[in-house]
This record gives sequence, structure tokens and C-alpha cells, in this order.
Amino acid sequence: MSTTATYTHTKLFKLENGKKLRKLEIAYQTYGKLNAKKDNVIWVCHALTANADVLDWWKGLFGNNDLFNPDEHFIICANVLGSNYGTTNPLSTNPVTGQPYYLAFPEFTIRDLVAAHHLLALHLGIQSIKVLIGGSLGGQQALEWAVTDNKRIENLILVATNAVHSPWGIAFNESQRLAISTDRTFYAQQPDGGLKGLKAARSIALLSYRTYEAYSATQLESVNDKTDSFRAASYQNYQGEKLCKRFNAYSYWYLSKAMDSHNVGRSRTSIVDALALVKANTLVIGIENDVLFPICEQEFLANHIPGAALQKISSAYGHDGFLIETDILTNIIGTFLKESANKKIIKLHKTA
Ligand SMILES: CC(=O)SCCNC(=O)CCNC(=O)[C@H](O)C(C)(C)COP(=O)(O)OP(=O)(O)OC[C@H]1O[C@@H](n2cnc3c(N)ncnc32)[C@H](O)[C@@H]1OP(=O)(O)O
Ligand SMILES: N[C@@H](CCO)C(=O)O
Repeated sequence: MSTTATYTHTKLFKLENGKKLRKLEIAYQTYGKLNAKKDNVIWVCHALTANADVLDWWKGLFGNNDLFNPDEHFIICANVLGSNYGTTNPLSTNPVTGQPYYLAFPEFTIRDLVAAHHLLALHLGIQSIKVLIGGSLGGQQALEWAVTDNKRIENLILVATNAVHSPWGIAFNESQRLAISTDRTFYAQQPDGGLKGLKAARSIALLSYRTYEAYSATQLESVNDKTDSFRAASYQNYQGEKLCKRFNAYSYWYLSKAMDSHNVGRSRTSIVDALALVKANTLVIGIENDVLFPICEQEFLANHIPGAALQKISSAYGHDGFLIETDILTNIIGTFLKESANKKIIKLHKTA
């Protein structure tokens, strides 16, 4: 059973920077049913350009015959604030002006994305989360959630993510925003504004999501007399255009800023102290070939989240491996959850 719905928050939604959004709408999807014990919730936080349909974009890990399936679990995935898959975003109508926000949309942070998830969890009556999982920007949300609200989450799975967005990651994002800002239509404030810039931005982003090996494996020329029109060039154009057909430059701009904002230590004593607040059984998964979120970032998480386990995997896809290597993820996560369930039984026996 799958449900697609939108929750409308009728009170003002206060952002971390103090600005307020009226009539926040959060699009979400659920699969399966909450069981009688209310202990089968799997909450998924999605990455930069995905949506609430996790059975579509994380197939192999989420599906009718997969580790996370609607027969056993109540799976919830919400489209993040700022994204154009149904949640309030820069193309939404500002209730105050009656016009789309575009660049008048307030800036927001990863903490604001999590605050919106909190509202939805409250609305759905979710008291405990068996597994909170996310990769990349989704992992940043999951981590922030586990720091802020550390009693509700039993198991936390962080894939290809970090505790604070790195100077390297911010530099990639700024380069993408520079590409968008060179497209003058971005400032015309129209639904298709900045799409040429967005195409270039996605092309830049892909270089951080993939690897030298992946391009060599898929984009190598079969003839050696070419001087132009290379496959790799066609691929970059294609991928840029593919994103433009399903996303918009304004959402992309604001979400990349939210990613830059990620820092679990902000306004807290330190990053290390913030990580020490996590109480969930935590599994951190890193991809050894990830250029954007290098393995040292997951080592840092695992070293500072109490009792966290670390698993390193290899993927020629690099960072995007977190979306693609579902067989390996199924194996690692399945084993971790079995061990976690066994530990829970032993603990219950000891306290009985
Ligand atoms: C409504 C929706 O679409 S939902 C949103 C779906 N996306 C998300 O959820 C975001 C997360 N997903 C992703 O980022 C990506 O889908 C990934 C990382 C999982 C996979 O990336 P993909 O682009 O599908 O794979 P890959 O890099 O192998 O590229 C394959 C595509 O490039 C095309 N391609 C490959 N080489 C070339 C080339 N030299 N020139 C032109 N096109 C090329 C292929 O024909 C294929 O096209 P298709 O996507 O239309 O079938
Ligand atoms: N490929 C992912 C971003 C990488 O985290 C997306 O488009 O959402």
C-alpha cells in the first residue's frame, strides 16, 4: 500500500535565520502500514534532487522484495523544503504577495529541512523510528535529526555523508551557483529561469559525483581519430539537460546553499560534542572512491558517534555509488540491523 499526500502546516514555520514561511506544504509518500506496536517505521531522507518516491529512486534497497519493504515496514519519505516535488519551494506562490517567490524565497538550512520532517512526524503520530536513513544531503538531515531529537531514533544509517560540509564541497556548490548566475534568465524570475546555468551546474556536479574510472569505463571512444564531439562531452550535455527537464534552477540554488550550511556544531559547543549526543545505534557507510564526501569524513563520524560502526565500500561510481550499489548496501545494512536487534534482545534479558 502506497500513499502520496501533502501536509499543510497552518501555523508560521520559523526558519533558523528567523524568517517565517506561511502555509508550509510538505509532500510525502508512505508505503506499508504502521504496525500495532508502532515500531516498524523506516524514515528516509532524500538527497539533493530526489523526491518522496523512494521505491523509485532507491530500488534494490527499497521495494516489494527488498530489505526495506512495505510488507514489513512503514516507510516514510518526505520531499524536502525547497525542492520542487510538491513541498514549498521558490516556485511556490507566496501567500503574502500572491506571486511565486523565486529569489525572494528565504534561505534555509539543513536544520530547517529537519524541522519540517519533525512537523510531519508529529502530524503522522510517529513516536519512534526504527531506522532513519539517508545518503549525502539525506545523510546530513538524518544526522542533524539524530543530534536534535536523540530519543526517538533506534537505528541511524548514514551513507556517504559528513558532520560539516567541507570547504571542498562548498567550493563545488559555489562553482555551480556561479554557472547558474551567468545565465541572465535566472534573474528574470520565471519558472524556466536559469536553466542553461542549471545544465552547466549539473555538469560540474557530476564530476564530483563520479570518478575518472567511471568515465573511462563508460565514455571511452571506440575510434581514435576524433578531434571533437567526444562521448564524454555528449554525456555531460545529456545529463545537464536531463536534470533541467525535472528540476529548476531556483530550488537547486537554495538547496545547494542548505548543503553548505550543514554543520552539526553550529551554535553548539563543538562538532565533536554534537556527535556525542547521538544515542541511536549508528552505522556509517563510506565509499572509498567518493571524491565529494571522502572517506575521512565518515571515519570522523564513526570515531565520534558513540558506539558507531563503520563500513567502507568501493564503487566505481564514486559518490553516486550510494544510489547505485544497492546489493552491497542491502548486505551491510541487513547484517547491521540483525546485530542491532540481537543486542536489543540481550539488553532486555539483562534488565528483565
Ligand atoms: C521524476 C524523476 O525522474 S525522479 C528523480 C530521479 N533521480 C533521483 O532520484 C536523484 C538520484 N538519482 C541520480 O542522481 C541518478 O539517477 C543515478 C546516479 C542514480 C544514476 O544516474 P543515471 O544518469 O541514470 O546513470 P548514468 O550516469 O549511467 O547515465 C545513463 C544515461 O546517460 C545516457 N548516456 C550515457 N552515455 C551518454 C553519452 N555519451 N551521450 C549522451 N547520453 C549518454 C544514457 O543513455 C542514459 O540515459 P537515460 O538516463 O535517459 O536512460
Ligand atoms: N545524484 C544525487 C546527488 C548526489 O548526492 C542527486 O541528484 O540527488
